[in-house]
Amino acid sequence: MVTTKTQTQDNPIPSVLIVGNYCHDVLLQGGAVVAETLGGAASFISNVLTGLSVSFHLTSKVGLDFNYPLNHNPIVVQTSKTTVFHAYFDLASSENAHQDRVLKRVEACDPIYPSDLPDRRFDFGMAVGVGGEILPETLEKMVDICDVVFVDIQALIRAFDKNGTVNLVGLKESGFYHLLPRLKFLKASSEEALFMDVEEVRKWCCVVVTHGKDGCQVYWKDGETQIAPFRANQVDPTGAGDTFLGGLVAGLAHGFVVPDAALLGNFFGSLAVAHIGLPKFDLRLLQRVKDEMQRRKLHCSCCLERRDDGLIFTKTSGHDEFHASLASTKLVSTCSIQECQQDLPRSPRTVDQVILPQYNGQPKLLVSSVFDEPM
Ligand SMILES: Nc1ncnc2c1ncn2[C@@H]1O[C@H](COP(=O)(O)OP(=O)(O)OP(=O)(O)O)[C@@H](O)[C@H]1O
Ligand SMILES: O[C@H]1[C@H](O)[C@@H](O)[C@H](O)[C@@H](O)[C@H]1O
Repeated sequence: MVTTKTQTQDNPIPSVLIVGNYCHDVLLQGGAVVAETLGGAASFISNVLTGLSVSFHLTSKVGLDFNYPLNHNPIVVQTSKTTVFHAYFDLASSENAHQDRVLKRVEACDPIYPSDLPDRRFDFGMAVGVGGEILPETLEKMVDICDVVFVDIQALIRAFDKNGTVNLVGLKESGFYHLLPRLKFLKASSEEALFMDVEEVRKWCCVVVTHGKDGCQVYWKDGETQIAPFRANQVDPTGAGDTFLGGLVAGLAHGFVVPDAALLGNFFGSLAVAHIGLPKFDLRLLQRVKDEMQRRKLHCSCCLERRDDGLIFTKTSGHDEFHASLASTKLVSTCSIQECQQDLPRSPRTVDQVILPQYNGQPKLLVSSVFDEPM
């Protein structure tokens, strides 16, 4: 268990603070809009935490034009519009060849100020901005009020040109570098990792680099480990990194060692890419995942010596079996959903006709996640 200062016997799941704006995502291809969805790392992460019964407080801002009803009400700013991103899936150029899509921020909601954060302590804090809304002073307040802080590097290194196109700046030049020693986890995609010196940063905090269909790599001060992926039928990469981070943090909140939590991250990341926009998890699948998590916890509880901060970075026995059991939850869920689907009338899905490019350059038809490929 990641034991933190505020954790008690009655409240074994850590309290989590999520900070980052919701946004509207518009996916475009060939000049046409192919989907409009709720976006923002905060929405993808809260989706996973809710699914895995981890409660959280969310600080997020939107405008009056915000389109989606939510349980965790964001702060509505009367004078600002909701952040909007346009994702162009066919605008790759030699300048941004490392990216899978060109992103433009076409509206930006207000920043999140330190005074917007609640006046109480949290075990975990997640800085997960998408449109530059997290300021250095906001992150500073987060490290003051949260015992363990997780940061998605996209919250720190995005810069926007006059057309709103997202560019990345070096972490050293971001204005956040001085706070690294006070963070516990920094997550970056392989594209974003090019904008930092992993060897230097890992001396201060754990760095998790995600590699799309190849899973992720965890680097800490004196070691590193690779975490195996899960197979998926990718239709839209949006939110994979966010959903991964949700799985990682939910795993740590449930008391898992870092490699097992990262495995949960990979698992949820693989579910996310099989959906357009925010994935709606099948309840039976979630129950099976929770059952497997419970089994894994029982297996681990007797054999661990924790560091002072409660974190264990090395793989423990049974890690590979945990991977196999999580993979099998997909298999069962896929079968049962497909059986159910046969009983339902098929409504037309316009997005079925759309093709988005994949990481490997192979276009695939967009389909719903119920057609996930089992391991
Ligand atoms: N095609 C895929 N198949 C299986 N798992 C995937 C795939 N793509 C992503 N994932 C999972 O999701 C995680 C995050 O994906 P990725 O590295 O693409 O993040 P990202 O680039 O930050 O995503 P995004 O910016 O689109 O939210 C990966 O580490 C992996 O576990
Ligand atoms: O909704 C998405 C998502 O949160 C991504 O992580 C982010 O990169 C995009 O900017 C955003 O539009």
